[in-house]
Amino acid sequence: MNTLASPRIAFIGGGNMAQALMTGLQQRAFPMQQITVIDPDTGKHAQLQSALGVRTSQALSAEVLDAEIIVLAVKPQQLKLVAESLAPYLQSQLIISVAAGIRTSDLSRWLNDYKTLIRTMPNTPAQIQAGVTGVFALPGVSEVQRQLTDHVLQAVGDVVWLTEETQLDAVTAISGSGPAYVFLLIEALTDAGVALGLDKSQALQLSIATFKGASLLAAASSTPVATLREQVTSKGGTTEQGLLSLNQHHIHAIMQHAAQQAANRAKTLGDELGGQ
Ligand SMILES: NC(=O)C1=CN([C@@H]2O[C@H](COP(=O)(O)OP(=O)(O)OC[C@H]3O[C@@H](n4cnc5c(N)ncnc54)[C@H](OP(=O)(O)O)[C@@H]3O)[C@@H](O)[C@H]2O)C=CC1
Ligand SMILES: O=C(O)[C@@H]1CCC=N1
Repeated sequence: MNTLASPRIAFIGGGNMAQALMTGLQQRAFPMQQITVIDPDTGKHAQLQSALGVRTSQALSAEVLDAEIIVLAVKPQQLKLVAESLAPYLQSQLIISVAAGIRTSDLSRWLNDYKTLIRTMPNTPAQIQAGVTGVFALPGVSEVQRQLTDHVLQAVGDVVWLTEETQLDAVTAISGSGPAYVFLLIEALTDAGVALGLDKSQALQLSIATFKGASLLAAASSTPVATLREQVTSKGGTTEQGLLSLNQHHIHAIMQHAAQQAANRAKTLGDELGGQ
């Protein structure tokens, strides 16, 4: 089997983000029997096996960790313990962490100074191949391993390689957490539609279609986003009034503050958990 096309992957942690990545890979016809999920919660195993066609294991072992890639997909608070139990099994596997905040220097130390390490920040739209992942690699990662990572992550969306690890906290605040901001805005626009007399289902359909259409247009068009906004805003029309209200309520400051708070939390997670 071609290793670049279908590496063996071990996911440690089979929760939301791991499932989003695996669902995205499944949709791209990735050979799912190449994937093993290690998660102590055996209640999840049957569903992971039947829905995704992956193998499952309750615990780490040399057999399940005999893989080209090991993805660390546990919560940041669980990572130190997991990394320390993983360290004795490491030979040449590429470690990819998706954990928010945790720096490669700390993770590497917990892994007994292992340097074949990539830190990423994906997002859940990966499950429909519409994800975006920020990636930072340590110098110890080979060119072939970088290509392998790029290949796997490209299968579930866009990939942005970073030269500074600190940029990952910003990526976390923008695109890692970002889908939740967008879902909240969809909920808010839907509620506004209901307040104006629409059925909930109609308001939801209109809101989702609007976010989808505007995002697709912004992605497909070479026209600047600000110009696309102006093209909706007829002089003396309706949009002008809606935008006026959003600006009077400081929409830019609201988004900036939200992203800053998320980035601060990523840094705090790194400081507090990394110091262990
Ligand atoms: N959700 C998201 O949108 C994103 C999440 N991330 C990152 O992904 C990571 C996982 O987040 P998320 O998927 O949301 O969290 P979840 O809690 O959904 O998933 C974590 C999984 O790991 C399991 N787990 C706990 N301890 C161990 C262990 N010792 N060995 C193996 N598995 C274990 C948990 O089981 P149990 O529930 O029983 O504890 C759970 O199934 C985090 O570090 C987060 O920062 C990154 C980008 C986006
Ligand atoms: O909320 C979190 O901490 C994770 C990281 C980015 C998205 N979810």
